[in-house]
Amino acid sequence: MEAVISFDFQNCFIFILIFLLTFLCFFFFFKKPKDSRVNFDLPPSPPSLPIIGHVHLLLSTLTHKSLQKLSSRYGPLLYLRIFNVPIILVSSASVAYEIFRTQDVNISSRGVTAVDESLVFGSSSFVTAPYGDYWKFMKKLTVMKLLGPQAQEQSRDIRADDIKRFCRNLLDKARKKESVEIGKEAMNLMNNILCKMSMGRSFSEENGETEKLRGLVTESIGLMKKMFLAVLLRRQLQKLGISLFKKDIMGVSNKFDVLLEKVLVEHREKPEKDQGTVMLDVLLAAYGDENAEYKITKNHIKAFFVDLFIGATDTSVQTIQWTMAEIMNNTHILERMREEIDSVVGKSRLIQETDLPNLPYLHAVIKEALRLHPPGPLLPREFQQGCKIGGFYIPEKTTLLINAYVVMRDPNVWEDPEEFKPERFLASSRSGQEDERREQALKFLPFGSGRRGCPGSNLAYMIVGSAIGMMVQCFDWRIEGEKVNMKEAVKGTILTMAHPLKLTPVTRQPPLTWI
Ligand code: HEM
Repeated sequence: MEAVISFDFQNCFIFILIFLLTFLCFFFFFKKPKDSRVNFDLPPSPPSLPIIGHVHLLLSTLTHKSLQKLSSRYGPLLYLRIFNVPIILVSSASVAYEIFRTQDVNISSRGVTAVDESLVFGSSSFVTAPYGDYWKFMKKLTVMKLLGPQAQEQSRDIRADDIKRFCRNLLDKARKKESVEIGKEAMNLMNNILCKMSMGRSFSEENGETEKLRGLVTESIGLMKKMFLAVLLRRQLQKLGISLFKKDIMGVSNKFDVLLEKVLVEHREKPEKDQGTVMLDVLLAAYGDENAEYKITKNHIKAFFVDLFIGATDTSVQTIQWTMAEIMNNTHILERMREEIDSVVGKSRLIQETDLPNLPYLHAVIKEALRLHPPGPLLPREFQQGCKIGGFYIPEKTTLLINAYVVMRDPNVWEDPEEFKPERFLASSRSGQEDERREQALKFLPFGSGRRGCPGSNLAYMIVGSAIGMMVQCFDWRIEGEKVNMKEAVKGTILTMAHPLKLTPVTRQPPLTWI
């Protein structure tokens, strides 16, 4: 008898538990968001799967392409849902234009973070900081000092030295008739430049520091999709005490912390004469300034370096790789670039950053590569307040996803959008019309747009411009096969080449005796 009672009690307990769990799941995941009950028209929503909604689309390998298919079928402004979490998907230049023009402040936050205490896009990060006092302070510091004109001038020699080193390395490969993986070479270049510009040092190859840093950046980028999902579901899961992917995220964050703590200690031990010019000095001065508008912490400094390495390296590396790939597939473009460089720079010295303003065609080629292959194809933001877009109502706290990849191939604003035509950027800059330039900026989104747009675009153009300029000026290039395979892949959230670009450099005549 006792056994029967205890059996019934067990069943009853399990039943109550299942009931409670079902109720909680319904409440947190399937209940419609509050605002959708208001009598406003939400944007159209394409068919979705029961319970999970459109989550399968976001988890697909080439998310920007899956979303492109969806928008070409159902329209440029869509209402998607991940369980019951709403997302607004924007896929045309005109809707993106309307949003950036009318809602810039309203969309100047990226939503909650995946894990607050993480150095990787946690609450100390500049990239994920909400639009508020900390972000405003860091933005000012970034634009005026860290990446400002004076800082760029002071760090010019660092970049020139590393471009020369890159060139010598290619010369060595050319002599040995060896091929190079462009992405790997560009990654070394970017890592060296960023380490020296930000910390005044390079990491040592011998004790494996460089490898460790590279590995951490790759690991973080690999985590981006998981982090995006964790961010989307955070408000719901938090109520259940669940923090999605916390272990993975904190694992990388802790490794960054160890590496950066060592950098801070070693920097403090440097003689005073070697301090004062790099980004770390500027950040330490702000940290020690009692009267600063915002009091930053050591964690803010570490998180800023993590932002910098994740935000600046792979994006620039992929731009170098895609640009070279397009040049290899369009030999007439290579010839025109060479003519321009040879006439402006000549054949007796290496191209320099100061030549770049006189090389508009080189600039146009890089812009065209960024248009067709934006390293960050999807731009995530969050609507802070409810608003109206395209006649539809957007509820507050809705995630915004702008498919920059599709906006930059929108046939309504780009002529022959699928073709690689750098000239399109020459025509518009020559017209010099301020309005046209502004409109151009709003449909050309590789660096995002508005106040949360990329503050590193000028630096990126300088590094990518010098690297591509040097490769075109100094070498002929051989590819395996007829054409470069332009198939896409996505690493984390970064758009990359499915088949990494491998080329063999051949020294151009006359020999580069001046390197
Ligand atoms: C070709 C290279 C690069 C590309 C394609 C790129 C692209 C982007 C994009 C798409 C965003 C988001 C913009 C938005 O939401 O509107 C961004 C943000 C950012 N980028 Fe870049 N970036 C590049 C290079 C750099 C460099 C060299 C740096 C710094 C040295 C940098 C630092 C940042 C920072 C700090 C943010 C966050 C800004 C904020 O949230 O206010 N990026 N970048």
